This record gives sequence, C-alpha cells and structure tokens, in this order.
Amino acid sequence: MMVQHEPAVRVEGLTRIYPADGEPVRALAGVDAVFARGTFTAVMGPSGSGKSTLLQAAAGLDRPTQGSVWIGGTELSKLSETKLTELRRGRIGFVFQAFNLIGALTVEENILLPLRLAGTRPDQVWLNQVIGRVGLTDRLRHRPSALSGGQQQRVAIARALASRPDVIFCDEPTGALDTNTAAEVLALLRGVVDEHGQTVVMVTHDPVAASYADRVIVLADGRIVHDMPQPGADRIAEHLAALGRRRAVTGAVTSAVTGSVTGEGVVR
Ligand SMILES: Nc1ncnc2c1ncn2[C@@H]1O[C@H](COP(=O)(O)OP(=O)(O)OP(=O)(O)O)[C@@H](O)[C@H]1O
Repeated sequence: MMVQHEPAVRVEGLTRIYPADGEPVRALAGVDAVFARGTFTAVMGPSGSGKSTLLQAAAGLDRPTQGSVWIGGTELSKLSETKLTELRRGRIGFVFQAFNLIGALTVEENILLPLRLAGTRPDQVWLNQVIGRVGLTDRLRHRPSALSGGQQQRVAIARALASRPDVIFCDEPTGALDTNTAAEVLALLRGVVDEHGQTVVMVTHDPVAASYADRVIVLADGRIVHDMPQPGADRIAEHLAALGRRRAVTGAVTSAVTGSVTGEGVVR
C-alpha cells in the first residue's frame, strides 16, 4: 500500500558520470533533493549543468552511477527493468518540449496510450476530469496534426495525468510555444498541482515559466547551487545572470591558464 505522506520523489547522493574517450563527464555530482506531494518545482541552470540528466535519473529513464531515487516508497535501483518500466507507465508522467504525440492516433487514443501499454483499466471519472481540465472534451476524435501547438501540449499533459501518477516530469514544456500559449500551459500545470494535488517537476530555461513554480532549484556543474521558495522571475533572472558572470570569470581564468586566445569559455 502506498503511504501518502512520503514525498513524491526523493533523490540522494545522485551522481552520473558519462564515460568518454577523453575525460569522463560528471553530469551530476551528488544531488540530494526531496519533492513533496502537491508541489510544483522548477529546475534551472546553465546549459550542461545537469538538468536533463537529473530528470532522466529521477524518472527512472537512466540509471545513476551512484546514489538513490525513490518514487513514493519505491527505491528504483532495486527494480528489474520490467518492474521499472511498469513503474514508469503507472506512476510517472512525462511532458516533453516536442509534445511526442503519436500522429496516427486520435487525441483520446494518445491520452489512453500509457494505460493501454500498462494494461490498466482507465479510471473514467478521473479521465473525464483530466480531459475537461485541459479543455479537450470536443477534440477527442481529432488527430494531433489538426491541433495547435498549445492544444497538442495539453494532450501531452492529459496523457501524463491519465494514470494519476505520483509525479509529472516536464522537460522544457513551453520551449516550443509562443508567450501566450506558454502562459496557458503553465497555468494548466499550476492548476493540476493546486486543484488535483499532483506533483510537477519542470526543467526550464525561462525565469517567467519558473515563476509559476512553488520552488526553484538551480543547478551548476551537476550540483544544486540555489534552492529558492517562490523567488519571482526577476530574482531568478538575477541568480542566473550572477551564475553566468561567475562562469565567465572562471572561463576567462581557465582560458588564460590553458593559453586559449579566444578568452571565451563563457556560459554555453
Ligand atoms: N549521453 C551522454 N554522454 C556523454 N555526456 C553526456 C550525455 N548526456 C549528457 N552529457 C553531458 O552531461 C552534462 C550535463 O548534460 P545535461 O543534458 O544534463 O545538461 P542540461 O543542463 O540539461 O543542458 P541543456 O540546458 O543544454 O539541455 C553535459 O556536459 C553533457 O554534455
């Protein structure tokens, strides 16, 4: 039985080293974080700071080199590949920048796909709530290609919610959307947290998107360097700019030491 007071997600000492021909890349260098149920967290940081790696490891899509991940009370490293796949289908939702819908299926079939793959009978009351919440009730028979980008992302959010997961991981969910459509999608994510008690962890580069979250975590070089409750877009932007300046200085020093003539090495 699932104990509800456990956090939705917990990661401890998460380290991920990618082997490489030259120097191995340490994408995560010992990350500890707890994501409480019913909260909305934004994960930010410069390019290459480890955001996607953190999301992939926390979602059980990638096995960390060291450290542990719990989804609810389940520690992922103890699971076989089959059990891990089952857990991902039933207890984790994903939303990606590129929507990742199946073009040959209708909106309804896309939303139901994870449940079908898991062989789980849909909870029709919950599904109706989700479809109503994302505003797709009259679009269920359409194909994704007949929908706008914002509507397609709404389908992806409904698909992520269909199994009533412990957590929804979003990787740049508004990266492909214009400002107004992005605001609608972010308000929708905020709503599923506030009104349905869902847990959302979202990677974003956009301080305005991050300002919809309850908490902003900033990564740099595979570590958490800031963990801020509701900082607001201006403060987030200041922190990121300061991080950029620090990296620029470090880069310039590194360039001087290595004799590089470009003097760059600034934020990628
Ligand atoms: N499969 C891989 N093999 C080798 N190195 C990798 C792999 N995936 C990521 N890396 C490296 O790990 C580091 C962290 O990458 P990651 O994609 O997690 O960063 P990110 O913060 O999500 O970046 P971005 O904002 O550009 O998406 C980078 O140095 C990256 O080059």
